Parts: sequence; C-alpha cells; structure tokens
Amino acid sequence: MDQSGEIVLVGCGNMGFALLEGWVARFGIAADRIHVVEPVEALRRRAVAAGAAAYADASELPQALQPRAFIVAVKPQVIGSMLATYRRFSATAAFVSIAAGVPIATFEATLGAVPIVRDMPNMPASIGMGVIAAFANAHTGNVQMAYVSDLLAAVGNVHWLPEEELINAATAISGSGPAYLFHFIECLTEAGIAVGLPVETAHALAKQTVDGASTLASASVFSPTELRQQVTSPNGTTAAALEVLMAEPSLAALLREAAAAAHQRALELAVVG
Ligand SMILES: NC(=O)c1ccc[n+]([C@@H]2O[C@H](COP(=O)([O-])OP(=O)(O)OC[C@H]3O[C@@H](n4cnc5c(N)ncnc54)[C@H](O)[C@@H]3O)[C@@H](O)[C@H]2O)c1
Ligand code: PRO
Repeated sequence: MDQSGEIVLVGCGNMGFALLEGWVARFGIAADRIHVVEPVEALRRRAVAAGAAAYADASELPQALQPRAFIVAVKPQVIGSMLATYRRFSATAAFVSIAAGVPIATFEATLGAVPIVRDMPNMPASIGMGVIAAFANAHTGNVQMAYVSDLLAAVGNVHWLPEEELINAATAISGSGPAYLFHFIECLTEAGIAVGLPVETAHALAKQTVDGASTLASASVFSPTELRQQVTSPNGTTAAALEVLMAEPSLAALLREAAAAAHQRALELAVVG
C-alpha cells in the first residue's frame, strides 16, 4: 500500500472526523499529513488533538501543498459555494466526495475533467468497520484509483458500483443504516424497560445483543434467515414476538418505506448540491 503524499479534508464534522480517526489509526499516514479545513473552532481543536493540521479557511492552507487526495466532507448544500476555491488542487489530487446525493457532474462542472470519486461511507469507518460504496469517473487513472481504493479500504469494506446512480441506493442502506441500527437499540432498550428491566440493564442487554447477533451473522456459515430460525422455538417466546414484527405494518415493510424515503431524499439533494 502506498501511503505517501498528503490529504486535504474539507469539513471535519461527524463523518469527516470518523474518516480522519480511521485513517490515522489504519492507513499508516502520519496524521500531520492530513490537512483539515473546518470553520468550527472546537472541531479544529478535535482534529488537531488527533494529530492533523487544521485551518479555519482554505486561504490558510500551505501554498506549496500538492495533495494526492482531496476529501469533500461538507454538507451537500455547501459544496456549490466552496468548490472553486480548491480548483488548484486538481493538478495533483483525486477529488473524493462523500456528500449524499451530489452527483459527479456537479464537481466536473466546476473542476473540469479531473479524477473524481463519489463514495458513501458510514460512521463505523472510525473504527475500521465502515461500509463504503464508491464510483469513480472516467478521468480517474489506475494509479489514482489504486490510491483512493487503499484509502477507502483502510476504514472498511469497499464496494465499487457499476453505476453512479446506485450510490443513492447505497446511501439509503449502508450510509444511513447505522442510524437505523442505533434507533433499533434505542427501541429495544425502551422495550426492555417496559417489561421491567432496570434502565442500565435494558440498555446493556439491547446493545450487547445487537453486537453479538451482528458478529454472529458475519461469522456464521448460516444465513440470517437460518440463524433467525435457530433462535425461534415452535410456540416459544421468539415466535410470539416475530408474529408481531411480521404482521402488517411489518418491520420489513417499514424498512422498505424508510429506505425509499432516504433514496428519494438523496435524489433531491442532487439538486441543492
Ligand atoms: N454522518 C454520516 O454518517 C455520513 C455518512 C456518509 C456521508 N455523509 C456525508 O458527509 C457530509 C458531512 O456530513 P456530517 O454528518 O459529517 O455533517 P457535519 O455537519 O457533522 O460536518 C460538516 C462539517 O463541514 C463544516 N463546514 C461547513 N462549511 C464548510 C466550508 N466551507 N469549508 C470547510 N468545512 C465546512 C461544518 O462546520 C461541519 O463541521 C455530508 O455531505 C453527508 O451527506 C455523512
Ligand atoms: N448521513 C447523511 C444524511 O443523513 C448521508 C448518510 C448518512 O444525509
């Protein structure tokens, strides 16, 4: 893996910082070779505490900087107003955007025919367990592609998609997915409290159950369906619960609706970016 060169990371909020943490721990890059542009002082301090160099504004970046990767981790609504400032980096850098919805065409309109990778990571990237869906434009050469691949693979499992549009679908599943699981833990905790468990115990049981079940689903030779069946004794407690979860409106139907709403929102964000 070639970790030489420097990275500019614009926006070091929730996801930008998750990537920074992941890269510092797993990409083998010296943290001070990651240059963060972030207007919020507290977030700059957090980036500096992680070892990165941080600047309030693009104008403070070192003039001689020739980054290999330029990461766009601001909200989709900010991209239109900030891109032109960074055009000079297109001479050396592959542009990598994690912004939901914003198409590669938006970047090309300002930057021209330069390497642009649009990807959708998720929050577990901070611990090296991210899922990253990615698509590269036609101007991304083999060397840049290999570098960006390594960069993304350092923080999780990378899935290169055959069409850019599929990034919006991935956003609805793996990009937003951690929030669905966190909400599931919240709901299971509340359900535990409702059947009489102390709050702390309910929270620990819910969190550890999701953790154990998800690790088992990854490690097992059995499919999730087979594992579910193994937990479910005929006429037992799980069957009683699943009857509720599978009756209309079923959990499956709710999740389909939720993912469709996320997908639709990603399509809408294409317009504002
Ligand atoms: N949060 C996630 O789980 C997640 C997952 C995948 C992709 N994304 C994408 O990542 C991007 C950032 O999302 P987030 O959740 O980290 O949001 P966030 O608000 O936590 O972070 C965005 C950061 O950008 C900074 N910023 C605003 N204007 C700026 C500018 N001109 N220059 C530099 N920095 C600027 C803000 O101060 C903020 O800290 C979004 O486009 C989102 O779609 C987020
Ligand atoms: N967070 C971003 C959003 O909610 C994109 C996926 C996760 O828009």
